[in-house]
Amino acid sequence: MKSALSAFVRDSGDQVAETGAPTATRPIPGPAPLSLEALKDVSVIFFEGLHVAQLKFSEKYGPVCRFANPASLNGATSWVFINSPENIQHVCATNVRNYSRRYLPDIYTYVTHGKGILGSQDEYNARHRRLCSGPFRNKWQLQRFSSVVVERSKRLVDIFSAAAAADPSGAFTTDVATQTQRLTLDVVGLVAFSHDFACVEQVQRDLAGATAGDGRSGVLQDRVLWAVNTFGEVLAQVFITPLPLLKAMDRLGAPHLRQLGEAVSVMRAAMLDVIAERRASLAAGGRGRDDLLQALLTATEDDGRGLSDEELWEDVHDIMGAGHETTATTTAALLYCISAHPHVRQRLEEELDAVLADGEAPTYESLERMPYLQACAKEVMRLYPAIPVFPREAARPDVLPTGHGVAAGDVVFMSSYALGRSEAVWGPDVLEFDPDRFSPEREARQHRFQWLPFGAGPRMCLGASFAQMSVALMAATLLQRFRFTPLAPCSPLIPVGYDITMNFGPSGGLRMRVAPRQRGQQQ
Ligand code: HEM
Repeated sequence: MKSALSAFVRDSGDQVAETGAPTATRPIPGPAPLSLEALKDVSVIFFEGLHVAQLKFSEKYGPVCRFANPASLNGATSWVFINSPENIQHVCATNVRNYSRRYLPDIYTYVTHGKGILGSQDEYNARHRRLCSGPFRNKWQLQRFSSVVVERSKRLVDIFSAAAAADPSGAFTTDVATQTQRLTLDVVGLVAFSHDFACVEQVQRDLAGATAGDGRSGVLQDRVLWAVNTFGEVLAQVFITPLPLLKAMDRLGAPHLRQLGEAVSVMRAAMLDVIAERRASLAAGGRGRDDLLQALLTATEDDGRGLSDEELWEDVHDIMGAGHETTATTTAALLYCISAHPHVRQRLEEELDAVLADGEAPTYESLERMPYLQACAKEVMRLYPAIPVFPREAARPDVLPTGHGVAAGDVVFMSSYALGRSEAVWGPDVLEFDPDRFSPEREARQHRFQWLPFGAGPRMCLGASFAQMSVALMAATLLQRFRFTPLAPCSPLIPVGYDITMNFGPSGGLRMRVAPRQRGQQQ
């Protein structure tokens, strides 16, 4: 039977099939090593980001281009940028064995010691994925998690309703990106280890003009919250800085490595306490919880091996890190795009009102009856994928379907952002927000590897189904009760930037006016 989310997730994951590679070889275009052209091109990466660079490179050189790396920086022979569904299919599915390793920045390997899900490779990664992905694929577990998402979203609705009622105009203005961050951190804490960060409560204080604490109190909730935020912020600042430079900066007093170390030890200590408590409770015959930690504590492989405490905290931490900002920014972008396109909003409100009775909350099952909402979410992720690039390392020489040769040691960059904004793939109206691109008929004509906000292959996002369900449920719960209006001037495209995940530029948010809406309300 098709699950409620089967319409969301495309079959681009975990395939390991090897077929004969094409033999014809063409040189890959790109600037001459150390030339002025190469310098100009590479400066785009530094000034505009890897995601924009990849799009510009594909417009300039075509679907494949190569940058030689004469100094073999980070051990790579060359950087190869590919931007066509056919070549991506080759790398992520057809000849995936040659590209099974994710290329990781120095700092990430340094901080994770090659452990956890995100920072590991090969068998270690495969084993941890096997154990951790279960709860995010299992329908029963997803249904349980969906109640957490809706319960938290309804709490946010209550706080928004109170803020609107308290304002003489009947509406209020807020940074929706910050509020969705709080919502998803609560959800991910509850789903991962039944821990309530109660960040949504901060929304109430925020709208009443109170400031947040610095999070350094002794309370577990505050310590972990401080550590999660510090870890993400500092890592983002130094993500592409080579490690030797960072170590030299550290000796000169730069705070990054020290702050990262402090955040990791706070998270580790807090999580190890939670794990010890949970093991003790289980040993004493306690009932246990329906969360990821519980699933991992009891999960074993065929050989009876389970995860050690160290492995457990690293995996739970990675899932929280990978899951919270990504889901939050996607939801905020979705609310913005829907609100900036009144005809889309009208259709979506009609769908919500037709599927949900007055006061009825959306559920895992009811999402299946909201194809337009699903199409809107997909269209947002085409234009604004929360993680824009997914790189792999080539183990051996290979030939891409376009006939271009890849060398052993090349880093192959694929980008959901560049792919989603490729005119060659989506047509001349590529920058228009048009959810009808994902109508069943039009979607059926698309290449399986042309919409990849969750990456593809054995390192594909393991929370993809959960993430899509969460984004849709949060948006449905909020849009059922409110109309969001972007503040003028409202640009059709959101200016996004990326550190590790998407952000909304220097202004740091997506400010919108929030007003209660009635069922059946016209534009
Ligand atoms: C809209 C939200 C999300 C987006 C757009 C997203 C996207 C991605 C992408 C692009 C990758 C890299 C894939 C690749 O290299 O092929 C990734 C990895 C990952 N994601 Fe997500 N993600 C989201 C939410 C989540 C959630 C909610 C969770 C957990 C519940 C999660 C857990 C992970 C993990 C653990 C990895 C690392 C997998 C590995 O290294 O093997 N993600 N995600």
